[in-house]
Amino acid sequence: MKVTVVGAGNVGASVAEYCAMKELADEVVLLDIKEGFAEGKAMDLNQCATLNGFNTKVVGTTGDYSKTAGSKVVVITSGIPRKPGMTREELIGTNVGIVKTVTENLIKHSPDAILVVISNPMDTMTYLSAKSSGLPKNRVIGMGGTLDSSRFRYRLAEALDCNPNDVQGVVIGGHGDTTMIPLTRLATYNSTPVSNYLSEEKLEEVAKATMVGGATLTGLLGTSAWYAPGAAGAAVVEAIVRDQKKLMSASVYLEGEYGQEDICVGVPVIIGKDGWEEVIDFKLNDEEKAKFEASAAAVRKMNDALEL
Ligand SMILES: NC(=O)C1=CN([C@@H]2O[C@H](COP(=O)(O)OP(=O)(O)OC[C@H]3O[C@@H](n4cnc5c(N)ncnc54)[C@H](O)[C@@H]3O)[C@@H](O)[C@H]2O)C=CC1
Ligand SMILES: O=C([O-])CC(=O)C(=O)O
Repeated sequence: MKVTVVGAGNVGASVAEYCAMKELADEVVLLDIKEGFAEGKAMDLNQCATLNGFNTKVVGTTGDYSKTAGSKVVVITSGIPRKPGMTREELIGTNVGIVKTVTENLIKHSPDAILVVISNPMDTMTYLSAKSSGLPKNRVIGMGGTLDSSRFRYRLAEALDCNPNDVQGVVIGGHGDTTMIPLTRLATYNSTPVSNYLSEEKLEEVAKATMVGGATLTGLLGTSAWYAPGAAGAAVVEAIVRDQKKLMSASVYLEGEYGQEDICVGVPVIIGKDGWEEVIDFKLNDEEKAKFEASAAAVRKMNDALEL
């Protein structure tokens, strides 16, 4: 079984590394446009096999899509990342052309693949991939909420001074600094509401830190993050290839769910071998519903920039 990752940069190489480490496929193909770059990353990763004890072969290619043929999952990370002070939305001008072309090339060679879109602005790029691939809606998944939820759990664990794995929390809405919605009311620590332990002010602080999680890292690193984005991308791949039926937050094409139509935006879904299988209704309260509506409106405005 083959998994392809397009873009062998920071995020793509990290997705490929986690996929190999977890042996999620027999073969991981890394494709980039920069001459020799994907080949180099693949060789470097293959030289980790005996050190890290995996038997997944990584293949690098400069733009040869025939090597991606027959992939079960393809992950799109190609495109420019933001620099400090920028928003993800500012990347649209460059990334729209890249994501559209890459999607079309991938589908030609892997018509049965499930697409996982990571390039930013992610919700709009997912919508673009869904439209330009013509794939059934369940086979296009935008990865943002899985990362945002892991950052939310990290921030909650930091505030609670506990093991992050004992904390549950989900972020829905757009994958943007102002559009994310950390669902504080529903977050739990070992099955008890986090509000039992943290004040309203502290929870507000946690939510704010979660929303600007990507911007904070971009400020520190000079480019955007890759370890957690790569791990989150690989977690989505794992849910598919291992048919985990896992509840994850992901940007998917909505047809009435959460009151939205003809848009890709982050909602809780079950992910398994067929892609996203079902949207789960979290029964938002009025305040959360209003936030979700505003978030979707902002994503929709960005989608208006697409020429479809
Ligand atoms: N959805 C999410 O949660 C996250 C999204 N991102 C986004 O992922 C994207 C990639 O970020 P990084 O890996 O840090 O950037 P990067 O610059 O390290 O890597 C991007 C790679 O894409 C390649 N590329 C450009 N055009 C291509 C094409 N037409 N075909 C194949 N490859 C092409 C470049 O040569 C480069 O190697 C950015 O748009 C970034 O904003 C990053 C982190 C999290
Ligand atoms: O912050 C960025 O631009 C990259 C990204 O989407 C993230 O790390 O959440």
